[in-house]
Amino acid sequence: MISVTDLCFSRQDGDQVQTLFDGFSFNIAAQEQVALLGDSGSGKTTLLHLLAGLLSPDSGQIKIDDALISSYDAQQLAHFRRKIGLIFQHYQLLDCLTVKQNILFQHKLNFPNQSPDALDSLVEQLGLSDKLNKLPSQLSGGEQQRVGIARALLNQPKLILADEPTGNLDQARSHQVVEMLTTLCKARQINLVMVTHSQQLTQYFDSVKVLANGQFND
Ligand SMILES: Nc1ncnc2c1ncn2[C@@H]1O[C@H](COP(=O)(O)OP(=O)(O)OP(=O)(O)O)[C@@H](O)[C@H]1O
Repeated sequence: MISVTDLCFSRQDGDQVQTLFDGFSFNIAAQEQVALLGDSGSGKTTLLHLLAGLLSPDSGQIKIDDALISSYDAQQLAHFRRKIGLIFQHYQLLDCLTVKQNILFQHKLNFPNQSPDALDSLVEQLGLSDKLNKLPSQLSGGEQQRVGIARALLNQPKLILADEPTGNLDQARSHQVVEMLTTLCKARQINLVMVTHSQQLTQYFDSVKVLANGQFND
């Protein structure tokens, strides 16, 4: 569940101050899957970064489940981020590591004493079983993004934030990746917020929110 109240956020743009959000409030229900649309520059990525605790609001409250992250300090935010999954357009895989090592990397950092029970079934569901020993550069774009999804899901997050994860993929691969992502999140009861520019991909989501002038136009 995401609850945002009176969010205000501005950033310095040269000599000027650019106000992106000025009293923005919304709720996203537990397990809801939301497609986030909006014109270029409307603030979609900024909003994801605020929800991920990568940026701090000037004022207002951001609550993710029971965590009031807008009041967290840097250490609390670092701890909080272990509980969410982030997926990016540029897959952000480490090229010197194999697919398996990439999937396990964050899990090892977050949970050094736990073995990742879900690994085998997850890679099978994502069609990656025969790719585990390859390097990311040996995979197609769609396969690389599935590695990013496996990496995000392995930590069993309550929330996944995905920023245009299909931006580099053709239409067929985009549909395949988003269908997999939404199906896996639904089965695991994970809140999903995904930025996309594609109206067609919104069919896989429970709701669509369009960001314009610092508010949702829905
Ligand atoms: N690091 C930064 N420093 C200063 N301004 C920034 C920074 N990042 C983004 N902006 C500005 O903030 C505004 C919102 O950017 P943001 O990336 O959130 O938009 P977006 O809706 O995700 O756009 P797109 O669809 O093009 O990715 C834009 O005007 C952008 O120029």
